[in-house]
Amino acid sequence: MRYRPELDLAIRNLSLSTRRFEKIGIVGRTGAGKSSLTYALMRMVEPASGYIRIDGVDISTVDLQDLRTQISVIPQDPVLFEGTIRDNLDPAHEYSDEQVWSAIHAGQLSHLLDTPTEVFVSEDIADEDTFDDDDLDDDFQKGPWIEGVGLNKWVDYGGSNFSIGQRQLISLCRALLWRRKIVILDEATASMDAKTDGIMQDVIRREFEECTVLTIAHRLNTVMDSDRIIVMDQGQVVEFDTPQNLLLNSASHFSQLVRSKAT
Ligand SMILES: Nc1ncnc2c1ncn2[C@@H]1O[C@H](COP(=O)(O)OP(=O)(O)OP(=O)(O)O)[C@@H](O)[C@H]1O
Repeated sequence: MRYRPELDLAIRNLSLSTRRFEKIGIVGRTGAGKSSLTYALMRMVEPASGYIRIDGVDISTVDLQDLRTQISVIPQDPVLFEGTIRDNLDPAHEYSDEQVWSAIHAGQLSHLLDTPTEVFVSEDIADEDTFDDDDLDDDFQKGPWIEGVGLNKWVDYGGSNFSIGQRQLISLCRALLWRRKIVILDEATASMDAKTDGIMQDVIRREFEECTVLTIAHRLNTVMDSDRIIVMDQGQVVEFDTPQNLLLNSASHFSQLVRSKAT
């Protein structure tokens, strides 16, 4: 796989298959190709040659929309949109309030929704036909302020009223609600402290038991209890085995990574 015709391959000679519901950790130094692997899976970049299959079906033959509804990604820096928490978790309004709350509780997000965000709602602005730029100052003086809590907790543009760690939690809750068959965590807990990261790993293991989970992590503890670990180096998979087997071999790339993180 390459990003542009004139560039070198970002991933090469890759051949592996994962089992149903397997929990896979993906590690490797910066630029090794970990994220590129997930872009290929989402068909954000098409393979230069070869194929990727999900449940035996070559993904290049699958409608892009259908492909992406099989996969949830919890990215490193999730971007949220302006609206309520509910809108952010369930943009298509496909789920009941009960289901949304259940995902919020499973993702341990509820404590973030207790404190209200003050939201300005202007009656004139809400009615676009009568909205006039010149009225803006007046509107801001007149308009009522409402306080959003719970599902109505307000999310500012880009999610700027939440920290990156909190945005990752919201993104996790979204994935918990959607329950897609493949979940990709791309450094998803990187901005959380080690304790919260540990709690989140438990949530992920328990709640995504019936999903295939691919976890990209710099923090090796995050992937230590994966079923198997992919070690990438310069665009290639150099190791793919259980963490126990990789650690048994002190010369493995994985053991070297563990030693380099410990120093
Ligand atoms: N959008 C892009 N355009 C061109 N080259 C890219 C692009 N994204 C990544 N690359 C290149 O592809 C290679 C693999 O990058 P990738 O981001 O997949 O690595 P990574 O292991 O995820 O790194 P990191 O841990 O820093 O996120 C690198 O050489 C990188 O420079």
